[in-house]
Amino acid sequence: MSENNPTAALLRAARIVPVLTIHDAASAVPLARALVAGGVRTLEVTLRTEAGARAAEAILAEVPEAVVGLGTVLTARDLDLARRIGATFAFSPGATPELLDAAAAAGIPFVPGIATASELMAAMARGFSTVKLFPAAQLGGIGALKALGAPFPEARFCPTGGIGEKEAPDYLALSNVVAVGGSWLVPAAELKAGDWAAIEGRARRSMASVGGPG
Ligand SMILES: O=C[C@H](O)COP(=O)(O)O
Ligand SMILES: CC(=O)C(=O)O
Repeated sequence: MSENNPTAALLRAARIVPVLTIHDAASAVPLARALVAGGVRTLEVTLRTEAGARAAEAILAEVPEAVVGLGTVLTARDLDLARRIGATFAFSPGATPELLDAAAAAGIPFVPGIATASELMAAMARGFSTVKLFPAAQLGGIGALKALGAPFPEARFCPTGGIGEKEAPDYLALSNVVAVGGSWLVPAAELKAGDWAAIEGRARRSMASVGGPG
């Protein structure tokens, strides 16, 4: 299915979006290179750590093949940070009315998180029809996405939370799922050890299991 919504198109091209929690900004560039080498180019660098924004900036500066977004964007200030560092998109696990208003004005693709039909309606009312279902598996996973698809056929989802290599293909088989997100691509121990070969291998295997990038 082709997309005329640029945010949905960006995610459909990505297929798999690793959710990255980086504690040491020095590991950001080799990590991004390993993921890109494994065919996973679209990266969500979360603001959950002190190093998050610096890590994203380093990847933006040194890994031009990567498509870099900021994640865990919780406030208008976080969104402004994403815009200022030149991130391609921003993700939130949820949304507030203030954040949705700021995002509508910010001019950067923004993917709000939703967990209920009412939250999806609030996002769509402000023009955000591409959303993150979070935490996806805990909310009912594939069954929840099918159920939401009936009243909201125009909504597109990037389910995140509780998804791994084994589940990703089944999620991506749904017509309203444009990409899946998750932390499974970068186990904390491998990141800490700098095991780039293991991270590259898992990225390659995961991408192959979903038929490659969109
Ligand atoms: O904190 C949760 C991550 O954003 C995604 O969830 P996950 O670790 O289950 O993949
Ligand atoms: C989970 C998520 O979407 C985030 O932290 O941005």
